[in-house]
Amino acid sequence: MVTTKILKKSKRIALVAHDHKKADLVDWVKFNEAKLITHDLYATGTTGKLIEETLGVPVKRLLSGPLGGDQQIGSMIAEGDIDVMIFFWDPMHAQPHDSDVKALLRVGVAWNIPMACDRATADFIMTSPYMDSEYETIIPDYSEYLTRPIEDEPA
Ligand SMILES: O=C(CO)COP(=O)(O)O
Repeated sequence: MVTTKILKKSKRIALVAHDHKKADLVDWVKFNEAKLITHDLYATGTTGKLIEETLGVPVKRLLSGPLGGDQQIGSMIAEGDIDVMIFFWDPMHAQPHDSDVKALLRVGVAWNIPMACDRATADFIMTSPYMDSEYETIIPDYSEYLTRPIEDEPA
């Protein structure tokens, strides 16, 4: 059986950018200001500060990415508390918290979250009619995984 849930008209959007991508994200945020301010915005610490300064609206700021912020957003995705993620990660510079970045991207896919990692995809997402209407999203079914037999399990 397919399980779905309705994403409300107003979405909970997580915004994240690595240092060399922050200017890009700020530029994109300015371009999309009118639409973005109709949604609830979340961000990792430093990205969130820049977005608040840019838009002049409150952003729910988590810890800075390398200090646990990526993991906090990942946890919110797993709990169903984030609807969309815009994550401009840096393909040209190694990150000290690479494992956290990878985990965040993985959990976004694991929970079927619309995710943009570059500006073009972010534009496609922002102009989707689903951004300002309700959307019935499929919650992936992990019941088989959760009920898998574990070898050497005590009888
Ligand atoms: O490192 C980040 C994402 O991996 C972003 O964190 P900041 O927004 O705190 O710079």
